[in-house]
Amino acid sequence: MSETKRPGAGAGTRPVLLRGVRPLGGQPVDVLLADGLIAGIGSSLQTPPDAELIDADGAVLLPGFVDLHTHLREPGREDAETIATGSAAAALGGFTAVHAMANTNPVADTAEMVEQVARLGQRAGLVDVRPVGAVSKGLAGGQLAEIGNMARSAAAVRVFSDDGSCVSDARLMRRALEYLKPFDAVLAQHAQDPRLADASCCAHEGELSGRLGLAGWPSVAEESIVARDVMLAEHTGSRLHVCHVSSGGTVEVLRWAKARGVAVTAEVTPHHLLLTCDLLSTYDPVFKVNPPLRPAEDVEALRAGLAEGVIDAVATDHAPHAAHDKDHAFGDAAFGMLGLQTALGVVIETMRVTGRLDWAGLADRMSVRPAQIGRLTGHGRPLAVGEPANLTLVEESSSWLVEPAALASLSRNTPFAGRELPGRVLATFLRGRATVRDGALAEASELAEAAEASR
Ligand SMILES: NC(=O)N[C@@H](CC(=O)O)C(=O)O
Ligand SMILES: [Zn+2]
Ligand SMILES: [Zn+2]
Repeated sequence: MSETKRPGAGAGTRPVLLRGVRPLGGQPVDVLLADGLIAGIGSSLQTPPDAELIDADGAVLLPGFVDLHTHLREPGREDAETIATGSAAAALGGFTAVHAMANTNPVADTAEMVEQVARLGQRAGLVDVRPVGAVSKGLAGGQLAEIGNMARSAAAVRVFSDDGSCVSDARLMRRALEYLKPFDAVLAQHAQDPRLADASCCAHEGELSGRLGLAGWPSVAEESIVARDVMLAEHTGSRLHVCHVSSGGTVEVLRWAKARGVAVTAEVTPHHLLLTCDLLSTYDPVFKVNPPLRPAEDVEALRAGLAEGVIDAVATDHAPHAAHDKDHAFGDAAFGMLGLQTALGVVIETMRVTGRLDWAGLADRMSVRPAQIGRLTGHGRPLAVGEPANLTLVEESSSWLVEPAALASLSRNTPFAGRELPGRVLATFLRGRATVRDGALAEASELAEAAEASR
């Protein structure tokens, strides 16, 4: 079920000739996709007679994005999202692979559960859905989940996380790191010391949280867990990944740990790169998220950390919530925001337009490094002949208006509603097959046919 075990995938789909694309924003060339692979790159390619021609007119060709952190809500909360609707949002956002977080109901803490998620992902056929396995049974933080069984299962889990909860017990954290090491897996930590920031804490702790009367979530609740965890990762020699870094202090700890040679990686969300805690003065629950939005100094440190590479990746933490969970007074609303369809636009706005990353840098943080962290061999590959055609095509010069009702997600909780975002995803290709074309999902019938052909 891992994408590497599907040699026939992509075969049987019609070849595609992308005319005049700019790989990583470079000079325009033609790119031929056939049999699931990049079959040719050049200026006067032989076009197979049955090839579909896409006039790309200078659009930027990038490796398909890989999300390390997606909540697809199935099973259990299909009122908020399903694997199919979340996959559609992902493809429209330029993603070709997502990691589905384990905090579903039931929790993804057994081999059977992760295999079911992978199967549903394959059935949707829009992106490679890689299940994340829970670290602890039921995310309860008490006993280890079936880490070995999930890693050895057909789903070949390589990312384990109790996301939504922190693995706060140091002894359990150490055991988990030791246990997943032989599988070359990584522990993705939701860093929140529950003694310093409990479930009622919903606003960055500072002058503003006091004034608004919202319970404070101090940065040190994140920083102290990351500091502890990098020492445990060093001690065990295991891989640690830090989810949704929100504070400048965490960036400092990561820089120090990486300089020491600790096997630690980290992600930042688009919303933490763009939004600040000042938005909470509206009391609009759409801005309630875990960890909370922070002041402008932190946003600046996160952008700098991502540009420097101390933060390795952008991950969406796409967290759909139905209106009946989200539309409450701020203190009572669910934590989380949508992210898949807006991620690219926000990253362009915060990192490209500001000159902090070029297209190769953006591809590195949104595709190459996340694929490496998740040990996904078929994604985040160079744009070269013979590589899997997992690609996205972006029109750099156009922008689009974020309208919640127009998003593919079943939920509407985007904090970017009414914003104009730069960069439009024109097309996304999964093993050479268009999942998105002309900025819209490819026809369902066509997708089913192609999925059938590639089985
Ligand atoms: N980020 C959030 O605010 N919410 C996430 C859980 C999480 O990522 O911690 C969710 O599952 O809704
Ligand atoms: Zn989390
Ligand atoms: Zn999450």
